[in-house]
Amino acid sequence: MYNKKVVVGLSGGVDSSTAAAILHHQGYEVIGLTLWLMKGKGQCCSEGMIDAANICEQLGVPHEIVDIRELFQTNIVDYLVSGYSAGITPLPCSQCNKTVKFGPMVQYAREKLQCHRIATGHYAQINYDQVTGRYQLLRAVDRNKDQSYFLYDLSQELLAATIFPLGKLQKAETRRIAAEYHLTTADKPESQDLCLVETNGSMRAFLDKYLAPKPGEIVDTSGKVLGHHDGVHHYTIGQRKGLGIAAPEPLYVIALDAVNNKVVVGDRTTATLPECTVNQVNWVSIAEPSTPIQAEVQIRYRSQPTPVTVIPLENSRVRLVFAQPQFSITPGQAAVWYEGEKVLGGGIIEQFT
Ligand SMILES: Nc1ncnc2c1ncn2[C@@H]1O[C@H](COP(=O)(O)OP(=O)(O)OP(=O)(O)O)[C@@H](O)[C@H]1O
Repeated sequence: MYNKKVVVGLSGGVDSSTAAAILHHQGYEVIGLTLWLMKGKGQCCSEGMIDAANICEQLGVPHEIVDIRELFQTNIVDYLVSGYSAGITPLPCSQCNKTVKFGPMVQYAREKLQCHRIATGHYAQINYDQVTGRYQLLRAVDRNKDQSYFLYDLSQELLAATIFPLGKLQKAETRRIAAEYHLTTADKPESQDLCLVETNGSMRAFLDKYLAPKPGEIVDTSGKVLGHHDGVHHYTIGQRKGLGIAAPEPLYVIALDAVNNKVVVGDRTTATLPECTVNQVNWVSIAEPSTPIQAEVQIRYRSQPTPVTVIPLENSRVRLVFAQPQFSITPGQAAVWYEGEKVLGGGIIEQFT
């Protein structure tokens, strides 16, 4: 008889398959759950659902499919399209984790399956701190696969309900375990970083399906016209390639002025800033502090953690003051600050005024 029940989010990839197999072999009563996110073929769509069903059949566990395509369209696709057209570079993954994956999965598990735990194949760790009574979010042991940056926005309630069976594993160990259990997904290639974009496609091609070209000027900081663009949504802060401007020094996008339909460029120094403001902050491993704290921040998924002073402001905002000015701070992306392996908090980089 099982005494532990868990709903495992199955995308049809090797990571979630292995997470399910590990829990199954540990004696959990596993229920596989695949969220149907998008129309068409692809990782989280028809192919993924079939692979996930095969894994459940192999493990001899039930498989549920929940159709949340409308929610995904509103919370992710529309959010991306409106963000890009407003001159920001939104980060879909943390938004997706909170509002599309973890929230609906926990709710479905509780209401429909009378189950209070979920698990995913994310590479990150959760630790309950007895002293503060908070659930802490930690980096994965495999630093190369670490996904804690994308999970900073999970609430205490969601962290309390979640298990990450792969948090202590190296990716190579996951593959080895998948092969040991003869999982049908053991040799499946890695999924793409951006699941929305079709194989070999680009963000540009994805956006072009929704946004018409909107030609405008490329200007320098004094307003001098240096060239032309076909829509601010095709650009991101820090971008150097594809500007089509011949200049003695390399030029970078330093601002996207969607209101006036202008792309502003400058040299590397003008694209480097000492501070920025972050909103929609979620404090994870610690409660919101009342005074500034020292931490290390990542302003992009793959950026190096860098020393920062985090100054709490009102209305879930903070000011980040970097020890060293940072290149290409991008409104819409997440800034996530850590103490060692621990995610202290994170939020969305605000547009500069
Ligand atoms: N459509 C989905 N339905 C249910 N759970 C999902 C879905 N997509 C992703 N997940 C869960 O979120 C985890 C992380 O998703 P991500 O897109 O980062 O995939 P991944 O790291 O390549 O993992 P995998 O190899 O399992 O696809 C997955 O391991 C899975 O548990």
